[in-house]
Amino acid sequence: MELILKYFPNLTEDQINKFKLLETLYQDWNLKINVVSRKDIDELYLRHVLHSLGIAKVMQFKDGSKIMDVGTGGGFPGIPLAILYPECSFHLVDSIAKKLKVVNEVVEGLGLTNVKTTHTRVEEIDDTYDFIVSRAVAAMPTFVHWIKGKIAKEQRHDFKNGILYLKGGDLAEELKDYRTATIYNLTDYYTEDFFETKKVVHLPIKYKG
Ligand SMILES: C[S@@+](CC[C@H](N)C(=O)[O-])C[C@H]1O[C@@H](n2cnc3c(N)ncnc32)[C@H](O)[C@@H]1O
Repeated sequence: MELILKYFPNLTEDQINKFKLLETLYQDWNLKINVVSRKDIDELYLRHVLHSLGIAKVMQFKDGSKIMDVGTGGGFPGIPLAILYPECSFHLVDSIAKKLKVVNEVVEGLGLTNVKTTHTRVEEIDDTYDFIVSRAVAAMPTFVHWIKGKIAKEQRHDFKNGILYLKGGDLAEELKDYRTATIYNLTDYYTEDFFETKKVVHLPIKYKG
C-alpha cells in the first residue's frame, strides 16, 4: 500500500481504505476462484494495482468520463482506476463468467458505485465510451476491430478519445500500421524494475457514426 501512496500521495481517506481492502478481498476470492496467479497475489500492489494506475500517470480522466475495460479478467486495470476516479463510470467486460464473479464480489466488497460489469464478448457491446482501457487481451489489430463503433464522438480531454492499452516489450511490429499511436514508457513515472518494459499505448480512434 505504501507503494501506491508513493506515487499517488493525494488519495482521500476513502480511496486509501478501498485500496487497502483490495488485498484482503483478492486473497479471499482467489482461494475460491483463481483469477490472479499466486506470485502476482503476493505482489498485488506492484503488478496489478500500480500497473493499472499507470494509465492515470499518462493522462487524467475528467469527472463524468465513460470508460470500458475490455477483458478485465480479475478487474485490471478497471478496478484500481475506478477507485482512483470515483466520478467516472467504468464498464468492465469479460467473456468468462467466473472471472466476473470475482470482480462483482470485489466491487460489492469495496462498495464501488461507479462500476458495472457485463459477461459477454466485447464485440456484442453496443455503447460508446470516451476511452477503452485494457491489458493483456489481444494484439492491437484484433482489438481495434473489436471496439469499432464504441468510441464516443464528443472530445472532452486533451487526449483524443480512443484506446489506452497497457502493453509490454517491443511494439514496433504490432503498431506498425498505427501511425497515430503514442507509446508512453512507465519507467518515466515509476522506478521499480517491474516497469522496465511496460508501456501505455494511446491510440486515438475516430468516431464513426
Ligand atoms: C490474460 S487475461 C487479462 C485479464 C486482465 N485484463 C489483466 O490484465 O489482469 C485476458 C482476458 O480477456 C478476456 N477476453 C478475451 N477475449 C475477449 C473478448 N472478445 N471479449 C471480452 N473478454 C475477452 C478473457 O476472458 C480473459 O479474462
